[in-house]
Amino acid sequence: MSLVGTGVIFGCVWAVYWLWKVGSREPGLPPGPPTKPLIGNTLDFPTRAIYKRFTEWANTYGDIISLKIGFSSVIILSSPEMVRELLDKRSVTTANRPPVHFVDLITDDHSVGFIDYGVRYKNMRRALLAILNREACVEHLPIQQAEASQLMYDLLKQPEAYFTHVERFSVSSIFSIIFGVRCPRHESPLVQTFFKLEEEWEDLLAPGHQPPVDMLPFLRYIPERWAPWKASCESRMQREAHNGSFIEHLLQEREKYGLTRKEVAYLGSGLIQGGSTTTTAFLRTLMCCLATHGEVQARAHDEIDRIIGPGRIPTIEDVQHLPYLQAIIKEVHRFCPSVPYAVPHYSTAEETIGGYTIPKNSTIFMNIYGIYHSEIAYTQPSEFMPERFIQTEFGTVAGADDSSRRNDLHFGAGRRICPGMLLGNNATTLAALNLIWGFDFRVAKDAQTAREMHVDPNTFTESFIISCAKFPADIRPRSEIHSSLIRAQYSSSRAFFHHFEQELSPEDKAFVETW
Ligand code: HEM
Repeated sequence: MSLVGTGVIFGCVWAVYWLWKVGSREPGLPPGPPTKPLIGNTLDFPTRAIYKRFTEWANTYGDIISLKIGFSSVIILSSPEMVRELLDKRSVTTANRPPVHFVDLITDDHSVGFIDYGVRYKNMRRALLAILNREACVEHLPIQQAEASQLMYDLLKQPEAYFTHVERFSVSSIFSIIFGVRCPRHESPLVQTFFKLEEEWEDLLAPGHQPPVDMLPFLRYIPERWAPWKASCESRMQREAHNGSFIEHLLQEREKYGLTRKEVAYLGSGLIQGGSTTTTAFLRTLMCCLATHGEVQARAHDEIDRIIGPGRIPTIEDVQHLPYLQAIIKEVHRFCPSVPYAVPHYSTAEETIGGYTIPKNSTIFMNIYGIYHSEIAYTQPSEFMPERFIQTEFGTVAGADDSSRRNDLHFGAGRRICPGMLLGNNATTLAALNLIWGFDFRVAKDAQTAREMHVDPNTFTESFIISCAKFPADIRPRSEIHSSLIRAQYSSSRAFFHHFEQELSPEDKAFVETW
């Protein structure tokens, strides 16, 4: 055989071998579901309820698993130890975000939640912490308290619209804090525009819902007619989806923070996005869990009645005296963590952990849902049982190794941990406290059988942010004394709200006059 012929055969064998290797798990990677040549685990990647599949895989393959998506490695961490080792301790090399090209297209690479961990990110983070640090969050409390008073008032007047009242509460609180404009009703143009965009955005964010442009980078070069998602991203850019409004403090100080005007505007929208859907999800889950767990609600009412009573609206200072309420809040985060697999991190250097090699450029998911639903760490993890947090600090079984556990794992890890943690905690705690103080949550009765309808609190929504699904609710004030206090409190909040109502639409202005 000629030299050329030998070369061709050798080349073919090598090409077949190389193609066969693409998609297979390299030695040293953590275990995971079997791969297929070329595509690896691409077809295994779920399109809905991703956190459930991650958790099934964790039960089969362990606390750290890997997937192969084309050439890339995906790592899924399902224990506090693994999170601590890889995301907390080695946060310098695991603080990046995976390339998500459609996000770059939509935001012109300005989204604080998705930009690379570099100088621009650090400037943004420094600016964020200036308005989200402990002292600043204390200053935001009057807004949150006033908005919580409208939340109670809304529920009093229109209990059947509970699902949207909590959304209004969350958006209005955060808009007031960030942009100085509030949203007095769910139909406010600001709320409607925001949620329309947010819905589309979240749909795009759920892995599997988007085309695999990021996992298989060559797809970026597919001609336009075969890639309608690219066109839709570009149309978002043209629509100027983010309103470009300003954050007064940041605009004044932007040179100190090294930010451009555009970065300030995007920071504002990043905060609204990060803060509103998560708080809404928490409150929806809380209401469903209270309605379906009468004994939990009765115990919480009993505690609140003993410590506060019906004669005054509670404030955040009361929470330290309410251990059962604190346990309920922790259990809501555990039972249905709003961001079940966090926002993926991305490694910028090879790391070794538990004897495995994590290659540079790996996408790393923190399986928060899986960690909080471990059969080993928790008794009956799928049950809503706040008592577990009375029995042990982390709600885990007696004798569990909690040395790596934190009660704020649902806020993420490492250098990308949620910067809005304190503000978010204040919003959820204040709202939970006020709602439980003032109302009785039940599942509505069937008109024909007069029996409570069946509601399974384990039925969660399935997007990037999750909560208990909407349920037929019967929400009533606990007494006439509670009702009149709620009305009085809302009335006295009106003067405070006025500062944030200067730029309302005529329809919103008319609404606040009559509501
Ligand atoms: C119950 C409330 C909240 C929960 C459960 C929550 C959860 C999370 C999680 C899991 C992450 C990803 C962290 C990681 O990558 O490791 C995150 C990121 C983020 N959150 Fe929150 N969050 C909440 C409230 C808020 C609030 C109130 C704000 C703003 C005011 C906010 C702003 C952000 C931002 C900007 C990021 C991106 C950070 C980055 O990429 O560096 N969040 N959040």
